[in-house]
Amino acid sequence: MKNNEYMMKAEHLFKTFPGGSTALSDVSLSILKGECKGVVGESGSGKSTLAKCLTFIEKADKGSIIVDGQLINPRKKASIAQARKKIQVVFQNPAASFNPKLKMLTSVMEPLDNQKNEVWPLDTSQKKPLSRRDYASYLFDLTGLPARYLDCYPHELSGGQKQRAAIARSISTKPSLIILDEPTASLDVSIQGNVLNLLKDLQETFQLSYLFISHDLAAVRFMSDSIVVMNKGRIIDSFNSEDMFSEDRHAYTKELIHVFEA
Ligand SMILES: Nc1ncnc2c1ncn2[C@@H]1O[C@H](COP(=O)(O)OP(=O)(O)OP(=O)(O)O)[C@@H](O)[C@H]1O
Repeated sequence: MKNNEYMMKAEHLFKTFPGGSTALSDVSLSILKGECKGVVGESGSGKSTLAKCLTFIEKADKGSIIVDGQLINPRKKASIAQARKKIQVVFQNPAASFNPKLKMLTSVMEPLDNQKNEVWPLDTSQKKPLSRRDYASYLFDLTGLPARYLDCYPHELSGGQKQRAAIARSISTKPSLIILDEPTASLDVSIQGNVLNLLKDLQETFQLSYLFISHDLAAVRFMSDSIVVMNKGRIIDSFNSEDMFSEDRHAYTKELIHVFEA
């Protein structure tokens, strides 16, 4: 489900790393509420840098980012904190996203514990707040994980289960936008589809917006309403998913498709 309101609007982003590597060059991109925007491009094209700038992990050298109607000032901690409440990130490697010394319960609840809010279920079906543990069980249930894994350490879960737990953690704060940076790349091919289906279900249930970054053009097409193609730090093509194979595509996009299909 999507409407015509912007969840995020980034304009004219530039980012050059010390040492001269230009990762983003005049990148503008918008994500509608409830939309999944796909980002494709070969290695080094700037996809992860874009994700980091949109989540304020990296600061863009120039450009503006509007989150849910509010212009974010990257120099003000309060402004960034306000944006971060609405945005979560799921990274490629679920093993690296959990502290090996912490049980899953602690890790999954970490973003919420930092916010110190009462815990209400995402679907507001309950009349009173849940206990911390019940909320974590509820999040695990939403992502298809048995609650007993809350008492496990990350190494006791498979890669796919860890990525489900990372997704559970990402929705814990009731974000409006989730940045998915290659969320299935490190997973067995046999379970990639399950995780994509889970993401689609959650998007529909909670009207989430996604920025979905992937090398996997089939996954991007499956997930996304619209797609941008990056090359050398620039967006060089932008289209609705159903037009991926249209003759109008940029030569570089056609080449990416050709390489992917080979
Ligand atoms: N911290 C950094 N310091 C210096 N250069 C960096 C840094 N992070 C990224 N770069 C450079 O910026 C460019 C874009 O990198 P980025 O990781 O955003 O690409 P990517 O499209 O996400 O690649 P991949 O698909 O391999 O993850 C590359 O030239 C990279 O070497």
